Amino acid sequence: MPACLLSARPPSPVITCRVSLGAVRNPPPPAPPSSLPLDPPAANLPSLTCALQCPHFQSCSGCTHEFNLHRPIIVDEATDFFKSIGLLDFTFDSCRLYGWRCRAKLAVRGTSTSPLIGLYQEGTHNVVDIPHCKAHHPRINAAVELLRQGIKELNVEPYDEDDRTGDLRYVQMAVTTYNTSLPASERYRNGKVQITLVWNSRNEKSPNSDKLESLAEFLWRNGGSRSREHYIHSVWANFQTSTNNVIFGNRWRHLLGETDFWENVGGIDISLAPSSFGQANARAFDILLRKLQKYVPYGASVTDLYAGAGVIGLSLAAARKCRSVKCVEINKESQLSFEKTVSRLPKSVDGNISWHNADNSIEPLSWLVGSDVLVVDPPRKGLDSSLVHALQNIGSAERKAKSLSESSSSMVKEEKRPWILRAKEASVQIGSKSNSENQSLPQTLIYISCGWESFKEDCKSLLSSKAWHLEKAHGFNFFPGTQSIEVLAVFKRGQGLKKKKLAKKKKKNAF
Ligand SMILES: C[S@@+](CC[C@H](N)C(=O)[O-])C[C@H]1O[C@@H](n2cnc3c(N)ncnc32)[C@H](O)[C@@H]1O
Repeated sequence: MPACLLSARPPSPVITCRVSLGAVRNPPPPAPPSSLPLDPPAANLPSLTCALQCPHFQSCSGCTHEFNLHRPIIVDEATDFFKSIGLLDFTFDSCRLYGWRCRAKLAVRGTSTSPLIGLYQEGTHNVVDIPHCKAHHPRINAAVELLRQGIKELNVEPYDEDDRTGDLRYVQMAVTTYNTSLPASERYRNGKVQITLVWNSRNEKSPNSDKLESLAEFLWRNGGSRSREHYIHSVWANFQTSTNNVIFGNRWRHLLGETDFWENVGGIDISLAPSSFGQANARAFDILLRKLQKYVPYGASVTDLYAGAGVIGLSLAAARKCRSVKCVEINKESQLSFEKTVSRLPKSVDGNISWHNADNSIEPLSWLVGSDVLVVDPPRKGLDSSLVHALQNIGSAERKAKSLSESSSSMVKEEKRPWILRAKEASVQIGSKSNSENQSLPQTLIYISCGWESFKEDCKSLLSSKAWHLEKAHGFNFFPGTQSIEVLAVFKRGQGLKKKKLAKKKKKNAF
């Protein structure tokens, strides 16, 4: 994953501003906060009560907007865009406004006596400390302070990008808010943090690995299961020596604490290893999933592209009793999380479920054969152009596939059919194999987007092909303090009744 993810804003002039934490030497380990900042009541939110009021706003690149957190300005633009293409009922759900970020990747720079743990300043590689970040779940802030203390006490050297020296390059903090031994109302604020230390060495046998072990033990001693306040879930290491901007290397090691990290979203328990993609705003994602489920008919066959650990597909398998769910993901590290999540699905889920480690931009149609519903959740840059092209031409592809199967039946060699070749790629199959003789292609496309600009382009491309029309669109406040929203858009095949009626009317008026 590119390091530029650590900076949320486009480049702009450098303002040097580093928040210093004061020069207190070895104070006692910080106690985690016991309460979250309160969100204002959801109804009638006046803009000032929805102000960020964060001391890091000027210097940190994470948030771009201080006011009206409950309704980013981009919602107006989105409403206008959807109106312009004939959709008048775009809705927007606001969720938790503070302490919403349950996943953060932070750079570690500075020196062992004065470490900086935070995000890059806009357009630079200067790291800004953000100890009082309002977006972070408070336990992320507490874990960052504990880490800072460990770095100082154990003389851990933060990474130096110019010299490529030092021990600790980045840290990933992920919070699980799912602890069934607590009443539901207390679970969120009592979340526990899975810490991944991105260590500047090839593996655990490198000369600086003693320090890694000591740092992990320090974190566990002060925040683990035997400490006064247990708020660290586990400590992991990732080994990275590359000179490029990629945050993680390929080698992951569990060091201390629990190995399994569970969360509950979309009605199912999901397992997330530190190496697999996880949504930053877990509660907002839950709201989105519950809305999404309503657009999938019971018993449908679903393909989930850009699937990560298959969270969307598996939540549909459980909620809509899907006949089959096929998940496709390029990151092989997500497979284990997928398998663990499957192990906790309710017994009533008995469809064919599979997860494939593949690049879905190569022969994308081959993944769609036999599915009623296609779900796509691409990275911020949007859909791969080969997939857009395939979706634009889905009608003719379907006709071709049907005529091919009618004319050939047993004559066609299996190997020539791409979906049969595909089944041989690295994959996990639960239940019996799906019926590869079903030649139909999806009638419904559900697009989940975290990149508004790329979504608009993809949406226009799909509509201009006349292969799809837009039926519904919803926005979600996934990233309060920024101008990003998550969009859930439901497309159906063909031009739609409204467009057809309009075309007929125009034709009639022409005579
Ligand atoms: C926004 S995440 C969504 C993950 C998942 N749907 C979830 O909500 O947990 C996008 C995912 O697409 C994957 N990805 C990116 N390009 C891909 C490609 N060409 N083929 C398959 N997966 C891809 C990334 O590795 C990442 O896991």
